[in-house]
Amino acid sequence: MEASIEVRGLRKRYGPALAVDDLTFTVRPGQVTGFVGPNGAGKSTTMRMILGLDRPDAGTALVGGRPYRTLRTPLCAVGAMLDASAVHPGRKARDHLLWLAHSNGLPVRRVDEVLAAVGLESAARRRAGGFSLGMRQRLGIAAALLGDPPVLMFDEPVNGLDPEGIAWIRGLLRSLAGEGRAVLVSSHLMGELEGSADHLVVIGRGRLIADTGVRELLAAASGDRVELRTGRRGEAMTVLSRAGATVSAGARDTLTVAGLSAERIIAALTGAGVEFSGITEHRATLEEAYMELTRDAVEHRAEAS
Ligand SMILES: Nc1ncnc2c1ncn2[C@@H]1O[C@H](COP(=O)(O)OP(=O)(O)OP(=O)(O)O)[C@@H](O)[C@H]1O
Repeated sequence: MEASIEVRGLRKRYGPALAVDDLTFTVRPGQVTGFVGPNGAGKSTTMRMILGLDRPDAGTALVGGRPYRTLRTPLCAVGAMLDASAVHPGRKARDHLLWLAHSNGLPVRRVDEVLAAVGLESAARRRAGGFSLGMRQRLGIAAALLGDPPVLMFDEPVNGLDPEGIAWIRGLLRSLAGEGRAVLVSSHLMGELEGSADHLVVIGRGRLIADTGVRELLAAASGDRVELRTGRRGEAMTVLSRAGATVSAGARDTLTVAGLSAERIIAALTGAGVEFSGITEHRATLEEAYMELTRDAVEHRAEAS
């Protein structure tokens, strides 16, 4: 089966509110696609429609080229963790997975494999009700992996986790994509996806704001800005402006230079005998890129209201 999710013109209304509004995007194999937007943007609603848990008012969502409801062995086509607390608290971890495996015709062997994959072997015979949030997330992920599916979806998997848990999930997402799977992971905090997402689908109020590669987004947000320090800021600004750069003064003795490469800045300042240090090419963080990306949408909303 093809490892992909295709969402086309998806729309969902709850009463007067449009939760998802004409949404179109594709989740490709071999990539972690971050699904980002503020609380209430429509991420969970979209994921529920992909899994056939909610019926769209318009549009289609296909998993591996087929609607979820037509999949013969859904757990082998797409694994999902939408809500880590959706496990009966009285049920032991291994029994929960055994029941899932049995009802989907999967071998017992898979249960022990996924318990090992998420590091829950030693807690396998403990009741889920006594699990920490991090352990519940791991159990939810184990259930998603049970059918060895080519497509995976996780709704806010790192929400509330400690740094160790976040690092573990990041590594897992990367390795799942590295195996060629299509991975969709939602978050309302862009920074959470730093280091794990290859691609981003950004939504706001149910509508698509951006569908972009992380590398392209960061390159665009970083611009060609270079930062440096000099005790002779006035002279440096004159020299660099003459060389065609746009220069702005930052805190203390720093300058931000746009429009000239680091090599040409070094040549210009050295040629003019202006001393400088700490020259670095500016790299935007994902959070900064996100702010820039959503600024237009926010301004547009402010104007409209
Ligand atoms: N079952 C429902 N009945 C009524 N309104 C709903 C229902 N589910 C979602 N909504 C509304 O649809 C909008 C989108 O909600 P959704 O949960 O999909 O957003 P989200 O991006 O996942 O947010 P969060 O990050 O808070 O989980 C919200 O305004 C929400 O109140």
